[in-house]
Amino acid sequence: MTPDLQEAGAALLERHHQQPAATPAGGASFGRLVHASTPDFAHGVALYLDEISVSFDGFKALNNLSLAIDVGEMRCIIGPNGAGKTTMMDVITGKTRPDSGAAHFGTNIDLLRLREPQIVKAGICRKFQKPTVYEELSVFENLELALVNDRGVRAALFARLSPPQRERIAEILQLVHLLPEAHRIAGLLSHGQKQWLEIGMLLAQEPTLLLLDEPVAGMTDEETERTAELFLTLVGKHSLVVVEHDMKFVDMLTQGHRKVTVLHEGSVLAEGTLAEVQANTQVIDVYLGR
Ligand SMILES: Nc1ncnc2c1ncn2[C@@H]1O[C@H](COP(=O)(O)OP(=O)(O)OP(=O)(O)O)[C@@H](O)[C@H]1O
Repeated sequence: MTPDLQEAGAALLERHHQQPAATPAGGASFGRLVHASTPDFAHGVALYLDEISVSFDGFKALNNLSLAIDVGEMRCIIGPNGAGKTTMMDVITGKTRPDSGAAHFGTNIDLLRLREPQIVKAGICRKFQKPTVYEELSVFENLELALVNDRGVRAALFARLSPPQRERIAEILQLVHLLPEAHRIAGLLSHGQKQWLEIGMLLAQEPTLLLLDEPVAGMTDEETERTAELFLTLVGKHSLVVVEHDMKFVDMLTQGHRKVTVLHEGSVLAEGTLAEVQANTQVIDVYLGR
């Protein structure tokens, strides 16, 4: 979540305390996200990492890591603890600067030249493992805040939702299985529902690329299945990079044909379908062999 969104959340929370009965009403025009730089996807590649290396006190967390994610693709990234998955996400989102290598979003956006908020504006959103929603606001208000955030904090606080914006929130509520919970306080949702709400909040920002870090950790089997269904509906409309340890979930997402990337010691060890990488002897040695 961006500092802007956090600030807006705190202020909206304050407003919520002062006017508990207040509900958003129609009026303002629909404000679509205007990106500072628009990525060019003419070549069909959403994200391209080229020989990225990151060292921490001489230890190479990423070691000449190269990876390409296509537009609309869902890619699962697996690998043992310490393989470099989080560091890779940190490089893509601008949290960590690599020592060497290149990272491009589309053909034209050099991610290594942008700061974290600019990368979000360009269309890359990240979901961390732990859900971060505004617990004291309703599900609807959480989505409202995420939707109007692009207008800036002041505008978000005083904005009134237009009919298309209300429709968009309804669509997202439906997509993330939270329509019946729209007016429930987010703090009362189950862990899985909070995760879905946060995913909905990211979708409200219309990202091109979604980075999801262990999205089903702590979910029930049923919630895990519904999350897989949700992600499958996003394929084609967004590119998704899913870092995951749960092989059952990876199997649900890849459906026997999508590519899985195995990271080990900061590099790509293997790529292929889940069955292919599970049969790879190097992968078995470092990770899956138990
Ligand atoms: N800020 C840091 N300072 C020092 N070492 C770090 C730092 N961040 C990561 N590392 C080290 O870099 C390596 C890669 O870590 P990273 O968190 O990227 O792995 P991971 O694949 O995400 O692991 P996990 O599955 O356990 O989350 C690890 O050995 C880790 O200890």
